[in-house]
Amino acid sequence: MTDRDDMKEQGIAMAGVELRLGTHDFRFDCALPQGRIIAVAGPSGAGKSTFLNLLAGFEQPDRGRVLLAGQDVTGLHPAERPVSLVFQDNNLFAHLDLFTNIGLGISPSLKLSAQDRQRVSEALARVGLPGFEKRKPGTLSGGERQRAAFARALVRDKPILLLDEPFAALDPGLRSGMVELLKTLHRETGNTVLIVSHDPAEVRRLADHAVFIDGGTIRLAAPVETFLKTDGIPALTTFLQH
Ligand SMILES: Nc1ncnc2c1ncn2[C@@H]1O[C@H](COP(=O)(O)OP(=O)(O)OP(=O)(O)O)[C@@H](O)[C@H]1O
Repeated sequence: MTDRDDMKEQGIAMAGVELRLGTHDFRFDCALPQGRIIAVAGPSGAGKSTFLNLLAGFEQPDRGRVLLAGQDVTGLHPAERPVSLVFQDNNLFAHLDLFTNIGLGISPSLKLSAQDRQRVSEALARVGLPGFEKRKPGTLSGGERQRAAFARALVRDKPILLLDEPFAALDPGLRSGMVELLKTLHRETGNTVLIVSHDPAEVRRLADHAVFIDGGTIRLAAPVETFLKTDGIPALTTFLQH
């Protein structure tokens, strides 16, 4: 088995994926390693969220296959995929308290054991929201809501974590705390993390690998040291100078 086959077996892969949305065409081919933190960068409108939506199952390709953690997930519903996600809009249910919102990440029917209930409280504490179980999303700041969404992803405990700029709304202190938390959790779980970032410093601090998307396709997928030194892709040079 080649390395590439191994990546397809275990990590995140797209084979001949094509999608048209309105007038935009997307084509993705990649084989990304398992168990790493992979940054996804690229200019605004490049297709980063679309790439994540194809992995999460919110978009279905017109052609091609999506493979996650050794499984062909093409055509599977988002809930059937081995992923948890934190997107820009954190998708918390406004009428439910945080305990319930996060508990739904473990069991959609809220059948929670005593151990599950403890995991919810621990996840809240880990993201810096201890004792927030009874709070409703509307009573939280934007950054607190985003951290609650992160707690919900933590309790799902899936092999792949997809993060679409999860820390964008946080102030710099909290943001760097969350970056450290993400690194710690990654060390503990060994899961594969894909994180959209607009910040080259964050990519440098956080990621092992990086993917650069421009014009609806992947221009580069490489170990982060190579990514940070790559010349000859003007949009990437612009990104790295920020
Ligand atoms: N459902 C849709 N119908 C038509 N066009 C769409 C649709 N979804 C996305 N697009 C377009 O596809 C392009 C890529 O969008 P996408 O959200 O993937 O970019 P992005 O790289 O995540 O951008 P940003 O960094 O600004 O969030 C954009 O021009 C967007 O307007």
